[in-house]
Amino acid sequence: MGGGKKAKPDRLADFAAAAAATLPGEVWDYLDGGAGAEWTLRENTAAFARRTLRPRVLTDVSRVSPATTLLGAALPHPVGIAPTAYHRLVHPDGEVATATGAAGALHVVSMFASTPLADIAAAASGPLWMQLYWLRDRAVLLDLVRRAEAAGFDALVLTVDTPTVARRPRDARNGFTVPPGVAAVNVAASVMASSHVAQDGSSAIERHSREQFDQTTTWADLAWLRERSPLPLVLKGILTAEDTRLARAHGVDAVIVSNHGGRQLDGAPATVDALTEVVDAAAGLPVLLDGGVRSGRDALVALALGARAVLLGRPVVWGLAHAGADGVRAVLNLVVDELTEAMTLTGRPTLADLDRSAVSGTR
Ligand SMILES: Cc1cc2nc3c(=O)[nH]c(=O)nc-3n(C[C@H](O)[C@H](O)[C@H](O)COP(=O)(O)O)c2cc1C
Ligand SMILES: CC(C)CC(=O)C(=O)O
Repeated sequence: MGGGKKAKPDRLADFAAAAAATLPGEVWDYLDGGAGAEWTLRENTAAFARRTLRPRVLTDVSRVSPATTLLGAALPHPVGIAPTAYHRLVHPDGEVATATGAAGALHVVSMFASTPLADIAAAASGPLWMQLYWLRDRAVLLDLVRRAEAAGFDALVLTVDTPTVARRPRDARNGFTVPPGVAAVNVAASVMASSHVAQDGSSAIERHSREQFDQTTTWADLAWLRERSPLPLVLKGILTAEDTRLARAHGVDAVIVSNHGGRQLDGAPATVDALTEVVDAAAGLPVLLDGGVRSGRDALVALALGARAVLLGRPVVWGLAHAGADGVRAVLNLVVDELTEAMTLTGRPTLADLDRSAVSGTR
């Protein structure tokens, strides 16, 4: 940038810088921050940077396509949107703008979306998956599932790495609270009330989760959800072969390798480092990945190691903060263009041509 002119962002880091410069400090900290010492947060991106690519040559790359399918739906590319809460914190049109900007990409909508599911669905042109936290109040949880079904959502995504929101030092220091003009409008207001109550030196979303999330949930409870909804069930927050085998045994339809963007267990491995263990145990069950994907090159690494799709968390919110739907579209286009170029230059014209031989260890 520089020269006094506001340059068009052409790397994800530019979108981050623009969001950091414009968002209120406590909103930026909520978005950017992680749990504990933020080691896992840093490791997510560092682990991608340690991988190198192994290009093959003379493979006819005149026609390169990142198109794919997932849970029976055709996707123009394997770069989707991870569920992140409260998009109206950064843009007045919130998740409706995100859905417009998704432009056919897979969009996982947070349980704590700040616009109505029906409005999000009306703006969407690709698959919509509904993310859930297991609430103590199962009637409220079921009500949300019914709203998602009525709005035409395609799958349920149960986040399993958050029995409670972890201590995030930046949010605690800022006394982070969901401001009154922004709310999780798809969940009964009584259940969300404490997320709006400020208390010095403590995060309202952490306190809220301790009060409302069900920490007793086990694998056996998945049957309760399955019996009540015909939608495919995806588990988000799997990092081990053991839990992948349990997911298969319980009839789950897909898993997402995730450490919640370094916001839950600090000390958990980078997602790209956990990926192969999960893919091997998944034995054909679709595996997605989120956490630290910051370029098409990172996406290519994850896809080569066996992910069927990658999801972007923070970068989508940077784009939304910067320019609403256009910003979300620009972020996705940037990563997809980089992925397509990386496929061309590694000599892998389709995702089916990508396997582990495209990636080598550490540098
Ligand atoms: C601001 C923010 C809010 C989030 N909210 C949710 C949420 O409501 N539900 C959920 O399952 N994950 C949530 N996540 C985690 C993301 O789905 C995802 O796992 C993570 O952001 C991926 O890492 P990345 O940000 O490095 O791409 C949130 C992450 C951020 C940064
Ligand atoms: C409101 C929070 C529980 C959303 C979340 O998952 C996060 O901030 O990481």
